[in-house]
Parts: sequence; structure tokens; C-alpha cells
Amino acid sequence: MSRHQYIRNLDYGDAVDEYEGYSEEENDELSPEDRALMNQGTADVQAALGVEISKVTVAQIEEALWHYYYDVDKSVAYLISKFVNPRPKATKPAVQPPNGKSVTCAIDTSTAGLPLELGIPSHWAAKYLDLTDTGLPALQTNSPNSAAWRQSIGHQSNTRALSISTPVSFEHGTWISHFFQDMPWGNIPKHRETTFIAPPKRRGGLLGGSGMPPKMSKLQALAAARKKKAEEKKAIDEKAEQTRMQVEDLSMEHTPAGKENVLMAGPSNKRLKTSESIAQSTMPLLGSQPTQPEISHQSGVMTKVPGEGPLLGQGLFGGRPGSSTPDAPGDGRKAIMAEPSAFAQLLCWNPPTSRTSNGSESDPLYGFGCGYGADNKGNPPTKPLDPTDWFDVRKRKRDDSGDFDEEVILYPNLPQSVRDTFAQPSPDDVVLAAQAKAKSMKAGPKTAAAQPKKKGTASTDAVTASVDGLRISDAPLPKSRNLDVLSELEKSKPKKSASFVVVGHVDAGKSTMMGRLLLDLKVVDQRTIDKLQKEAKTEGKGSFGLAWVLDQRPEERSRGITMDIATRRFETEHTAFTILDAPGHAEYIYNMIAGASQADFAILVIDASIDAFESGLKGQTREHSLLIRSMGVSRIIVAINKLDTVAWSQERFSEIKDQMSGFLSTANFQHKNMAFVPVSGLNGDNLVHRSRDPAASWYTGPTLVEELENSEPSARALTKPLRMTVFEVYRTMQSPVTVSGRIEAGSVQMGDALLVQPSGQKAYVKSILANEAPVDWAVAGQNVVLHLSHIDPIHVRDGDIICDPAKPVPKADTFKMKALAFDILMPMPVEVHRGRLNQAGKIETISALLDKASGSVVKKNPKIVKPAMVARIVVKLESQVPLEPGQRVVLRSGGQTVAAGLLE
Ligand SMILES: Nc1nc2c(ncn2[C@@H]2O[C@H](COP(=O)(O)OP(=O)(O)OP(=O)(O)O)[C@@H](O)[C@H]2O)c(=O)[nH]1
Repeated sequence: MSRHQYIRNLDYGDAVDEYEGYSEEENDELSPEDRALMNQGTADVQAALGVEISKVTVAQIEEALWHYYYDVDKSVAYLISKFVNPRPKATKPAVQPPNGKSVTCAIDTSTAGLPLELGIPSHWAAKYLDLTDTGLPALQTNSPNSAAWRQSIGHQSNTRALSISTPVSFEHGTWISHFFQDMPWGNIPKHRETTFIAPPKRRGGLLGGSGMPPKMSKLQALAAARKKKAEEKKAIDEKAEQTRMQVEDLSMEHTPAGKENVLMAGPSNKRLKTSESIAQSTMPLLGSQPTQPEISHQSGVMTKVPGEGPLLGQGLFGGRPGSSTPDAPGDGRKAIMAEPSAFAQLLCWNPPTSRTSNGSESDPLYGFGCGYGADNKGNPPTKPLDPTDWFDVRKRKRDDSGDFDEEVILYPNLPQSVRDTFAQPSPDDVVLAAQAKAKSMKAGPKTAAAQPKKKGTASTDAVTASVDGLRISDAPLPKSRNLDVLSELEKSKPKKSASFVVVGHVDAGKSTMMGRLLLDLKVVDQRTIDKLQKEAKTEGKGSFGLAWVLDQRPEERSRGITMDIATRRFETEHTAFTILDAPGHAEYIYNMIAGASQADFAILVIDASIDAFESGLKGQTREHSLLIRSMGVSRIIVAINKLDTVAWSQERFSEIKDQMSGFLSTANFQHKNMAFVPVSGLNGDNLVHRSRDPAASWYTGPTLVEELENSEPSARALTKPLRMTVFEVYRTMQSPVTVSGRIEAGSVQMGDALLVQPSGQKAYVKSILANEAPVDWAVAGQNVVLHLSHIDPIHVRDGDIICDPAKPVPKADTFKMKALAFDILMPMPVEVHRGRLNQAGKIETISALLDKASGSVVKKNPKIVKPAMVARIVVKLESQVPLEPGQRVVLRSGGQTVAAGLLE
């Protein structure tokens, strides 16, 4: 068996035994077993290479063997393609028949031999190459024999045409499909092959939520308004700066003497200095002066050309380019000008102190006078403006002491539409005023009165106060009843609650079984099932009607698979159960991990039909079992399903039971924590009611529900600080931030302050739902829905941890863990899964190999960790996440689970 196959087929128990006592060697990184395999492999490769051995060094052979886990054929194929007959880079393959066609290849057996030349393992060559008419001896299926075969035919130049009589894919001299045929995961039926689907939108949670995007909060609206304002201001500043540059280009300092270099600045015809306000210099750009002379720009000199049109003729602030006035100069040319926008008119307005046409100073209070003395039609004023040119807006404002002040703002006599626009308080003003009001109310009249009134800074202070008092919600904090939750729990003696995850290979019948269970327990009525079955039939998925009780998404229904965890509740006499139906498809394993992280125990569903159990054992039956165990689930009920398809064969049941109990005990499940129930999920046999099928009469043990009742939920960490992993965030009528999840430790009650990590934002518990009913408090082990207040939805995401603000879960981007390796581990990129949280990271260092039983260090700083070994590793994440010792994480790489374990 190759090292690769050996690792894949590794039995955990054996592996641990085998690797125990692994000694540390000073100068050789290989273990004695590896060294022996390496020496044997090197000799085999050298024999296989024959005369070509001179082209390859021992180091290269060893490297190839190490890389290919001592697979001699693969190593030889690699060495030939790399060093003996390196393929010219851009050459196209000589033969590229499509899959499924016979092909004839000319093979030169004089050098490397047939299987090597083809780059395929000899056992495949032996199986699929038709050598009958070639006169060549038959090929054997192992590598030494393939070398012997080459020797037996001699290294003569002997080019032959060979017929390959099996469907193959032949590309670049490498066989693709059959090369991987012994690997079950390569053997996915066409209709089950992975297709990309968009990341699923979260369902509305346990209570159902809306798929609509959440409404903007006040804070978001305020932030958006501010951002918009800042962008507008930036655009204006940029334009003003551009203009200033243009004006500076036209510097008068370089003006040759004798030329009249004038920039007309309003009716005063006063020469402007470039140092004067930008607004002044840009004034003509507003197109408000029909008689403005055009400036010609010659050799950096700006000159007035009498009788010409306005300077640029285009309003800086929204004037329409190219529009001309009817009263343009009568020289036959049209003055190009535009009407100023409302904003420009307002911006360039001089307050009363400078509203005469003689160009007096602007009022510093308002700060944006720009010499504008024109009327709103763009004509320059020729006389002092009339008081009717102005109107005032009076605003009542609270000052620092809480008294009302009246602020009078004068606006120029702009068109009514402009006046209307600016006469109303802006949305920002409304929000700021409300916040200021809330703050002053909270501070109380005494505090407000105690504040000294600072004249002249009132408006600034008001804004500062408003910003200081910025809150997500002006609503009062939820009231806490300050209950002693543990004694309340003691008093109430609630029904036992437990969650179980339903796992197993794809199509094992998990969802169907849970649909049937809910029907038989009367949680779902027959009419609903009939309706679902009818719908399923219409969509050509007739057998999935029961599964659709849990698989509710359109993609799940159209593909006939579960994609995300589906939760449903039911109660038996003693226990309130939460079902976590996990996807079986390898593509959605991260959702299965999230489900398993919430479970007290598991139902492992196995398809008993012919071949299905066997392929499941190589697939998700195996992976899910290992995962749930590493995630702390110790009780497992194995539902051997679809026994109706094997006529309720007791033999088949026993065969599967024996194999599974062996495997599960190597995966560290104790026999007392395993149960096996023969069922038919489709027909409901032995789920809630005992099977009535006479063929199933041999089984007299408990039904699935009875086994569930017999399962003790894991111990609850009631006295520890609150920890709840957010399973889903959604919006409800009660709160825009509603979270569902399982309380892992501690307790929570209405009115409690909480901390959300990693955002570090505080929130308050407005109300709680447990088992779909409103409650005042909840404790570890319960699946709950919390309606939060005083927090913005942007600060809460799936996978976050809600904790006690006094004892928060720390954040970190590096952690040390004790990992059980499922595959070879080395410093490499990994995905870290903790509950709903997925985070990219890498194994940074492997500090030590540990003894599986005692946890003591067996070897320091190993280069790799082999499957089934336990090691202490350091993982670095891309960003900080809430992490603390005792949490269980799963590491995945390249679509495979490579390790799982506990944070230290
Ligand atoms: N004959 C028979 N068919 C069953 C039984 N249970 C499930 N099936 C069929 O098996 C197919 C797959 O069932 P599902 O319930 O979707 O399987 P699943 O394990 O939930 O699938 P994933 O969640 O996608 O992994 C459906 O066609 C079911 O009708 C059973 O007890 N007997």
C-alpha cells in the first residue's frame, strides 16, 4: 500500500499505537519506519529507472518519494518527466482523445517502459492496456513487477501500437480519471457534482425574519448625510481651488507695464488682487454679470477685451453652460452665461452689512459673503439694496442652560423655491436637536442650569453637545428586574431541553427522517405534508416531500439537498428538543460544523441500501463522525436507515452496526454512548412508532424518539460568565437587531447589558424568547432569541460572541491549540471554523507532538504532524476574533477537514 493510501485508510486506534514511542533523532528527520520505507523506495525507483539512473540523484529520488508518500510508480513517473525525458514546455499532447474512446498509443519500450512512459501506475496499465497482439508479456499490478516486466521485454527499441480498451481521459501523457478511480471523492455522479451557488441569504432565524435589507438607523442616516455633505464640500473646495489656480496663473505681478490688466469684479470695476477671496475671484464664473468683459490670455497676461462677453460664461455652482442672456452686448456676439443655481446664489450672498453695490466687507458671522451684490436675475445692483431684498428666518433653539434662544438668520430675497428649501431645518438639524434634547433631559434641569452660559459659542456648543449625546436610540434603557436567575431556575423546574444535530452522508435520508418524525409527533399536520408532496411531485422531486418540511429554500428544493442548518422544535413528555438538520454535502460542511457546535448529541443517519453504506463510510459518515466527536459531542444515536430497501435484513443491520461500532470507538466514542436503531425514515418505522412490517419484527429495542429521551444533555455551565455564539442576526418587529443562538455559558435576563465581540459594542436585552415563548431570563443550554436595543445592526454578525461586559471574551488573531490531525499538518494556510465563524488563517508553527492520552510532549518542533497524532500548534488569523481557552475549533484546508481541537 502506498504511503498516501496508507494515510487515507488509517485506522485511528492503530495509528496512535503505531506512532506512540516515536523517537526523536538528532540528525535524521525521518522516523525509523520512514527511513526503512525511504530506502526500500529508493532501491525500487533505481531499479525502475534502469539505465537512466545516471540522470537522477539519490536526493531527487528521496524528495520524489517523500512527496508521493513512497509511491514508487508516481515517483518514477515524476522523475522521468522532470529529469530523464523532460517534456518541452509548450508542446501540445500528441494524443488527446475524448473520454470514453479507445486510443492507440505508440510506445517506446526501449527506455522507461510502457506504464512509465504513459505516466500511469502499472496496475492501471495492467488492467486497461490490451497487450494481446503485441507479443508483450502480461503486466502485473504492482510496481516491482512492472520493473520486472520491462526487464523481461528487454530494453530494446520497440515501438508498438497498443490499444487501450477502456474509457479514459488521456492528457499530456497522464491518465486522469482512472488514476483517481480508487478515490471515492473523485467519483461523484454527474448530477451531484458541485455547482457554484451564491452564498445563501440567511433565513429569518428561529422565528422567521425578513429577507428585506434592514432600514437605515438614525445613526446610519446621520452618517450618510454627513458623508454626502462632506463630499459636496470637497467638490466645492476642489473647484474653488482650481479657480484659484487659474486666477493665480493670470498673475498680475507678471503683467508687462503699459497694458491694462483688469479683472472686472462686480460693478465697482475694482481691480482684484489674487490674494483676495477665492469667492470674489470666482464671482464672474457664476455668470451673473452680463456685461462682464472677456479676458484674453496672452503669454500669461490677462487682459480685458472691452465689449466682450463674461469671463468664462459658465456657472461654477450649477449654472448652465452655454446659456446666453437675452440682453447680451450688442456687438453681434452672444455673451455666454448661465443662471446661478440656488445654492450658488445663497453661497455668494453678502449679508446686510455688505449688500450695497459699493463692495463693502462681508459679515464675518456668516462668513460666505463673496461680493455678490447682483440681484437674483444676475443683474448687478446699481443702488443700495432695499430692505425688501432680505427676509429673515427665526429659529427657536435651546441654549446650554436649556432656555430657548431665538436665532435670526437673514436670507437674500431669493426665489420662493430656494427660500423654502433653506427655511426648513435640515434632517441633520432634526436629529441633532432631538439628541440635544435627550441629553439635556437626561442631564436634568439642575445640571443644565449649572452650566455657565458662554456667549458667542452657543451654536458650537450645541453642536458639540449634540454629538456628545449621540445615541442609537433615544428610547430609555430596558428595565432590568435584577433577578437571581439561578434561584429562579431552581424554582421553575423547567422541562429538560436538548439540541441534537442530524448528520450523515449526502442523501442518507436525514431531512426525510426529521420530516417524518415531525409528522408522526403531530408537529406538522398531514395536510402540510400532502401539499409539500404535491409540490415536490410537480417539480419532479416526488420522493422529497417529507424532506421539504426542513429543506425550505428554493435552491435546496430544486437541488434535492440540504445546504444550511434547519432548526425545528418538538417536545416529548420530558424534553424540549431542538433539531439541527445538517447538510450532508461536503460543500456545506461549514454549516454542519456550525450545527454540531450547538448540539448536545447527534443522530448519525446511515443509508443501509446496497453499496450506499460503504461509500458513505469513505465520505461524510466518516468525516461527520470525527468532526462531531472533536467538537465535544459524546453521545451518538446511529439510525440505520432505508432498511425497507433491503427487506429489513437483520444481517445487513448487524453488519453495519458491527462496522460502525468499531469505527466509532476508534473515533473516541464510548460504547455506552452509542445506540443503533434500524429505521425507515420514509415510512416512519421505528421513529416514533414501532415498525408494523413483519419483516422488521426481529427488532424489539427502543425507537429513535425513545433513544433521544434516553440521552442526557451535556452539563450546563450555568455559573460561568455569559457566552452566546450568534447563529443568526435578523430584524423583527420587536427589534432591528434580533439574534438567535444557543447560550453556551451563564445566563441572561431582560434589561441586561451585553457586549458584542469582536465589534466591542454594548447592547441591551429588550426581550427574550425561549422555546418560542417570551421569558424574563434564559440559561446555558437553551436556544434563545434576543431582541437587542441600543446597538446598530452593523455591529452584530453571524458567528459573533455575545458576552458579559464585565467579563468579556478576549479578541485575538493568534491562538495556540491542541489539535488532533485528520490529515498531514505542516505550516500551511487553513480555514478556522468556530461555530458560525469562518476565518482565514495559517498554521504558523508546530510547537510539539503530544501524547494522546497524557498530553505530555513527545517531540518538540516537528516539521509535520501525521494523521491521528495530537500536536500543539500555533495558528495566526487574518483578523482578530473573539477567542478563549476551551473553545473548540476545526481547521480545514483544500476542502478537507485537516484538524480539530481545543484552544489552550
Ligand atoms: N426507500 C427509502 N428512501 C428514503 C428513506 N429515507 C430517505 N429516502 C430517500 O432518500 C432521498 C434523500 O433523502 P433526504 O432526506 O433528502 O436525504 P438527506 O440526507 O437529508 O440529504 P442531504 O441533506 O442533502 O445530505 C430521498 O429521495 C428520500 O425519499 C427511506 O427510509 N427509505
